[in-house]
Parts: sequence; structure tokens; C-alpha cells
Amino acid sequence: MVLNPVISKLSGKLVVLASASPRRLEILNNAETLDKGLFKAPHEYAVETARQKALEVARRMPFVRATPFCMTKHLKTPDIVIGADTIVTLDGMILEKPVDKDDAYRMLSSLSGKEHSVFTGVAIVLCHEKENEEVDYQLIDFYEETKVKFADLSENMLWEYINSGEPMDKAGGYGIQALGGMLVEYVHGDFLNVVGFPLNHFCKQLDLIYNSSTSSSDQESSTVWLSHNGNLTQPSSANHTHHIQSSPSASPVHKVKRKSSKTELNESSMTLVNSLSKHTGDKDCANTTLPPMTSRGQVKELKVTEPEDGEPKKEDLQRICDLLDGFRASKALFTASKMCVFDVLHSRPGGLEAAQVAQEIKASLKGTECLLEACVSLGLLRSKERMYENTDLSTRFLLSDAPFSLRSQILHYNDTVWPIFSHLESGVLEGVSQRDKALSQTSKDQDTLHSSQDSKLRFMNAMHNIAKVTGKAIATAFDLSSFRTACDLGGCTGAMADEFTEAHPGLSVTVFDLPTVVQLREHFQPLHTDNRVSFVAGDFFKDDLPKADLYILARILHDCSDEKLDILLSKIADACTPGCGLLLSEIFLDEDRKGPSRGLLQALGMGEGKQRSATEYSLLLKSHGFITAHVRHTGNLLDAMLCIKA
Ligand SMILES: C[S@@+](CC[C@H](N)C(=O)[O-])C[C@H]1O[C@@H](n2cnc3c(N)ncnc32)[C@H](O)[C@@H]1O
Repeated sequence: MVLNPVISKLSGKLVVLASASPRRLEILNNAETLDKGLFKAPHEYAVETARQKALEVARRMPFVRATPFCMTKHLKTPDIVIGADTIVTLDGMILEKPVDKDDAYRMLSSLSGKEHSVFTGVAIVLCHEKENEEVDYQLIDFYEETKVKFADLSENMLWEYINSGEPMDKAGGYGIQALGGMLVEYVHGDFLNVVGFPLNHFCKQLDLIYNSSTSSSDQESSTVWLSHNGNLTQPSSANHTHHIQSSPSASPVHKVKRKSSKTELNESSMTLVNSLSKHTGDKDCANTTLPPMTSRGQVKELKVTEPEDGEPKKEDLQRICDLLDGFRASKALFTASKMCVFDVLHSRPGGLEAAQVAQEIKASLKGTECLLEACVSLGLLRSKERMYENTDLSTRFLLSDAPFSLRSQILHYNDTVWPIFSHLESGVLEGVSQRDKALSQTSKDQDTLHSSQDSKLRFMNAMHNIAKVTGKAIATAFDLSSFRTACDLGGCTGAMADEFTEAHPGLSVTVFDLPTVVQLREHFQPLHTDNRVSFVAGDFFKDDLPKADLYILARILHDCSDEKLDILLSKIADACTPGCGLLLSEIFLDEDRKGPSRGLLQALGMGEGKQRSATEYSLLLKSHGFITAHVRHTGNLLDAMLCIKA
């Protein structure tokens, strides 16, 4: 669009930048309590935060004017209040301001060598003072995205920048306008947006507000009219004018107008309602069930609110009941998988009745009906006119031969993890693994040779499943083009090695695992037949390791005590020459050890190892001469870290 003069339109107007107001701290505190899980896309979070900043200030301004002790020079209601919030996102995850140097390290190393997005959400509140001293607010918001790519950052570079102190108060841990500029390879889009304010987009917006008679249908922004105190309820009518119900302190009824499509209107207003209801505690406002997990799988600590009638809230009870019933749901999944319910249903397009399923799985009709109905309630099956069939979720992950099948992993959970967890109380009391105790009963009843072979194959199948699901994300997490040979220590069936050779045509991988495992690997189909994956049997604590440029340790170290880890890392360090790589893949605990719960629940199994954060791994590796080059939170089940031998 052609940009017309706009700044002159502001002359004589009182413009307030919300973030610069004396109430900034409180506003930011309020804004920072926003639950990111509520937002479908990161930019929505930035826009919402900007709205809250602007609205808070706009709503307080007339109040400030009435305060006798306030030293304000502006006794007038502002004409415009502007709020802005900038966030950095990587692979859909919002990176906030680092809490400490380790956090800054985690953030900056995750940005290293990658393109990320910087979003600034901007909210413009136009205040229209009426004759009766009431104020109407018109809210216009928009966002701007800029793509930024970081260069590959060496360890020294990262720490030099972190030690400058600059990252600490900056979203994403860097400031492009200062020292942080040296980290940046390119910027696609508005540079000032990365600095914190998309001036060009803002001017275009002012142009639309003050100069243009252009229809608003082509605007990306949204406009909402608010009541005096900014309260509104969920829109209830289909046209574009919605009545809002005021809270007790608000003036009776105001109108909300928005020049946009109906669907957008509902979505936008809902977000605003949700956020405002947080501030006002207005229980008539729209309520959504919050997802209890963060994007990294940490269960959120949600406040329990006691309604006035003293009754517990439905959502609070639901959260406790979900935990109570969690084991029932797991066991229903295990049983349906073990009894091949999903495979049976897949073999009959159009579905089966409960009696037919019962016949196929050789089970009672009553038991089968209960199992099928429970699976429907868990979203694993769907039913229509008494016929049952798989949902997309079970077709993708629960069939025995699906490319991303997790069935063997489920059977491993049923036959190994479940018995261990049924001894959890003893495990916690004694602080040692209950594995032998839990599994001795099962093996007592069976022929020892066969049972040990069966359980080994079951374990290998489970590892194979997970490697197929996670392998590609790990193999492609870093640029490995400088490595020619790799050794996957504890590489099991070779499924992970297959993903590495698939992703890196110049790479050959030797899988190193215990002799019994290497013997049994013939039960597993290799992905390729071009001989770039070979197998060597041995014990990585005792035997010489095959020579390689890159060592891979996937899901090995969490099972090692600090002493064993020390032995293994010393052996790898001895085998490495400077420049060799070590690629580690594990669940990295958050630095505050509050999540992800998958990692912490795994630790509860009380094996001899322990779960560690990326920084803990990084320090352990550093003590063996490996410098962390990159850390990736892949968003898949496992995270990854690439270290280089100094
Ligand atoms: C948890 S599994 C991980 C498998 C594979 N790395 C993956 O991520 O899919 C651990 C693997 O380490 C192997 N392993 C355990 N101790 C070993 C040792 N001392 N020497 C060699 N391999 C070992 C096991 O046989 C098993 O295959």
C-alpha cells in the first residue's frame, strides 16, 4: 500500500506507550501470567500481551487523573495508548527472557545455525472521551514477523556473549541492535521489528486509521470497541455488533464493534475475554479447559480456585481424576494392543461388532465390550451403529506394522515397566530398582532360556519402535556433513543408524552393542541394503571401541550412574582425536528440573542412572574434553546435543 503522512496526525494528541508507563512492572507481571498454551500460534500470544499492556494503561489513565498525589503532568485522558510485545520463536516454541546464564546458553545454542522468527504484537487503543466523562476505547491490533538466522556459534562465542550480560533482559537472549548483532547471519523482514517495534507496519496502521477511507476488509488487524473498563463477554449475536455485559463496577451496557469477518470476530473476542477474565476473575466469562502440559511436557501448576459456594471446581476435580485414572487408561491401551484389537479391526474395513471382535481375540463378550467402549472414550477407537473401527491415531501408532508403530514399546511397558511401577512404593523406600523383584515372578513360570530370549527381543522391538519414531529428528538435528564414519554405541537393532545413513549419504555407521543383541539383530529388517551400516559386538565399558569421526550415544547415558558415565566418556574421549564429534540424544530435563514429566517419571523407575539437564550433560562432557556445539530440543520424544572434542 502507498504510505501517506501519518506522524503529523499525531501532533497535539497525547500518545502513551504502555511499556514505558510507571505501572510497567505491574502490567508486565500481569501480562506474563498469560498461559501460552491457550494460544494457537505464538503471534497470538504476543498480540494478546500487547493488548493487555495497552488496555491496562488505558483503563488506569482516567483514574490517574483523579489521584491527588500523582505527579502527572497529563491530566487529560490519552488519545492513544500503544502496547507492544516482542517474542522469539523457534520451531513453534516461545523463547522468553533467560532466567540465568545457563538458560541463556540453552536458548542461544538452540538458535545457533538456525532460522527463527521474531514476532511483535502491537495494540493501539484509541480513547474517545465522551461528554459525560465516560471513555470509549477502540482497540486495533496487528503483528509483524521477521525471520532471523544465526550463524553457527562456537562455544567460546556463546559464552563471550553471555558473559557480556546483554542476553539477560532480552527475549530469546539477544539484542540485535547491540552486541547481539554479531550473531546474526541474515534478517528477512523489518529490522526494527526485531529491535522491538515494527515502525513501518505501525505507520501503515495509523494511515488506515487517520487517512484512509479504505474498507477495512483488507486489513490484517482487528478492531474492537470496549467498555469503559475494558470488560466484555463472549459475543452472542451473529451480526457484527455485540452487546457486552459489564462487571459490577462498569457502566451498564456498551457496544463492541469490529470490522472483520464473523469467525475472526469470535476468535479474537474470545481471546480477549479469556485474558480479561483472568484479571477480573469474572466467572461469567467464557472458560476453556486449559491444557495441563507446557510444550516441553511439564505439567503446569494451575491455581485451584474455590468458588463462592465452597464446592470444588469441576476442572480441579477433573485434574485429580485424570491422575487417578491414568493407570486404568494405560492398562486399557496395553491390553487392547496386546490382544491385537487394533490389528483385528484394521483387517476388516468398515469395522466389526463387539461380538466379532470378541471372537477374533478369543475373549468374553462382556469383557470385550467394556474394553472397546473404554478405547472409544480414550479416542483410540470410534463406534457407529454398534460397529467399532480404529481412529487415525491408532492407525498411525498402534498397528503392528505401521511405519511409526509403538506397539512393541507398549508391550514393553506392559510386561516390564508396569511390573516395576507396581513395586514403586518399595522402590521409593529403598531407593533402588525393583526390576529384578518385579520381573522374577514372570520369568519363574517360564522356560528360562526362552523367556530371556523373548524378553530380549521384546526389549529390542521396543527400542526399534522408538528409534524409528525419533531417529530422523535426531539424525537431521545438526549438519554432520564433515563426518564420514560414525559409531552408534548401544545402537541395538541399527534402526537409528539407518536414519543417519538415510539423512547423510556420505556417512557409514558401525553399530556397537552387546553380543546377545548383535546376534538377535537378524530379526529386524534393515531400512537399506547398501552396506553402510555394519555391526560389531562388544561391551562399551570394557572393550576397545571401533574407530570413528562421530560417536552416537542415544538413550544410553540416562541409564548410567555418574561412575559408569565417567568410564564410558573416558573411553570415548580416548578413542577421539580433536575435531571428532559426540552426538548425545536423551530427554533433557529443564534446568529447574520441573519437567518434562516423561523424563522425571522415567527416573522414578529407579534404575541405576539418572535424568540430567542439557547443562548437566554439557558439563560432564566438558570434563572429558568435549565442547558443546549445539543443543536441540527436537520437539520429538528425544532432544539432542552435538559436542566436539577439543
Ligand atoms: C536404551 S537402549 C538404546 C538403543 C538405541 N541407542 C536407541 O536409542 O534406540 C540401550 C542399548 O545399549 C546397549 N548396551 C547396554 N549396555 C551395553 C554395553 N555395556 N555395551 C554395549 N552396549 C550396551 C543395550 O543392549 C541396548 O541396545
